[in-house]
Amino acid sequence: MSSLITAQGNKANLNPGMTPLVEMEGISKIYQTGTIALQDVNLSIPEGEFVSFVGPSGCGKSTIFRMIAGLGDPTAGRMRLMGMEPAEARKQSDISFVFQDATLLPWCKVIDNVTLPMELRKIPKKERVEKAMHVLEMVGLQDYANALPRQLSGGMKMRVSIARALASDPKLLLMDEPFGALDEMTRQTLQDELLGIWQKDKKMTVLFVTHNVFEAVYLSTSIVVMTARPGKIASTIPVPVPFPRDETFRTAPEFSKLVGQVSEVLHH
Ligand SMILES: Nc1ncnc2c1ncn2[C@@H]1O[C@H](COP(=O)(O)OP(=O)(O)OP(=O)(O)O)[C@@H](O)[C@H]1O
Repeated sequence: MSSLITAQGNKANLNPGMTPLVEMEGISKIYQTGTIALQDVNLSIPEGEFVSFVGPSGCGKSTIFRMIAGLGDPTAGRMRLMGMEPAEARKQSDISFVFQDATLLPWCKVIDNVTLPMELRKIPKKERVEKAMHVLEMVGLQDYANALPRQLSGGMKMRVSIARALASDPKLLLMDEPFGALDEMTRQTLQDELLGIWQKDKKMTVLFVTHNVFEAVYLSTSIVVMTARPGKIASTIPVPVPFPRDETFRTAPEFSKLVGQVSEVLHH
């Protein structure tokens, strides 16, 4: 069975005949240890969506993300990114990754952490500094460009990590539990900031792993609910609520209903 996510993001995905950004057909992954992490995953994600993945620990969410990012191949099945072989797509277009841990180099200033990937891609200094300042401004950290990571709070470190990911203008942003280690207030602020950035960018697609069903409902255009290992897709649930979303959505009956719907599939 194919889990087709239909365009919800009410921004760039307005072209219904468009090639999906991510397509997975019959994807399975068996690690060398014999662990069957994924079994027959079929998924089609249009451009411009914000799709969250929820599921029990060990159901293969990170495995899917790593394969999309090119850090490991499926054992079986076919994956296409932007209609191309994944390796080709990765050469032509940027895919950025944000992890739960901000993974900043502690001895490098904020600006140097943000410019480092651009430096590795041999982008001229002037251009990378300009770009870094632009993305730092997007996450509200323009005044901290010369600070060291240890001088920042957890939320600020995560903002730097997001800025670094945005600096390459990714077509696809993979976020693996980025807000998992943050307190609830910071988490909600960053959720709003992320949605603001996603909405401004006409084309960026975000795939987001979270254990938090509330977070998944608040952020997403669709939610992929996975089963326990071996991971399969239990259901894809659309969140047909327009953007921008704000506090009124968090307290709306519709929100509770969607949370209930996802939780029911998750705990079935
Ligand atoms: N490199 C590896 N070698 C062997 N087994 C692995 C490897 N990476 C992951 N696994 C196993 O594959 C399964 C899926 O792992 P994965 O990290 O993708 O799950 P997850 O859904 O992201 O989990 P969590 O929510 O706890 O982060 C787990 O049983 C894990 O132990």
